[in-house]
Amino acid sequence: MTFTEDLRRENDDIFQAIFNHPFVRGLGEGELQDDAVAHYVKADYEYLNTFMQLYGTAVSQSKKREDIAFFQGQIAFVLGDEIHPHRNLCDYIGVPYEELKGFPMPPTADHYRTHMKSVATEGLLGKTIAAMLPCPWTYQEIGRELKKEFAPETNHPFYEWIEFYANDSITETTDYLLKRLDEEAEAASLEDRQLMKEAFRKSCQLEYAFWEMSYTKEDWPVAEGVLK
Ligand SMILES: Cc1ncc(C[n+]2csc(CCO)c2C)c(N)n1
Repeated sequence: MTFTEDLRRENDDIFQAIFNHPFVRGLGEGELQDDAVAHYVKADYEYLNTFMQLYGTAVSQSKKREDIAFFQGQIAFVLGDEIHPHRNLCDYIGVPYEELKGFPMPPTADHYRTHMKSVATEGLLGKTIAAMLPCPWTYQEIGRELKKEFAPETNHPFYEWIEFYANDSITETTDYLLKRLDEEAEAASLEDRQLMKEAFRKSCQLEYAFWEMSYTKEDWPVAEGVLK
């Protein structure tokens, strides 16, 4: 069994909990509360900024041109393509995307960003990838699960969202990161492999928590949070 096959098996509890989360079920059923959707998009807009910065960190930790090309390609992908699922959600609630940008992250999203950044500052590409991987991997599986169960047609309110994540480009992203993480884990010490596992599981937990944060509209206890 490969390192990433182990990761998938060891974290199946969280993957299943994500598939069953009411926000994710709502995407499949085509019905979500408008303010929960707005809460998600506001936090996710800032999350994607962090994710692009992490690809930049991954570039700085890369030794191979192929990796540099992949990571910079992913920045372009997030900038140019990840906006489609967000636009789908904005259309559903009838709010222009522009109005949902630039909000402080709620505590859980902020925790997720800080976790990924702190793992990345340890300087080891394998650990950075381990912390980033649950993002595309869980969404790819969510897309596939929802497509299989709900078989949405073009008139489904979240058709574009589901198609986007069930699509081949997310599979390509995930597959590349899986392959690279397996290679980095193979070359890593036992201790670093264990730390990669922990970084991965915490990001899985925070993926679940991000859905929960959106569903419950979690926010800071007193008035507004801060942007950075
Ligand atoms: C909390 C959260 N997790 C995952 C994604 C999905 N996503 C964001 S960037 C990216 C990979 C691009 O290389 C993917 C799949 C999201 N939007 N928000």
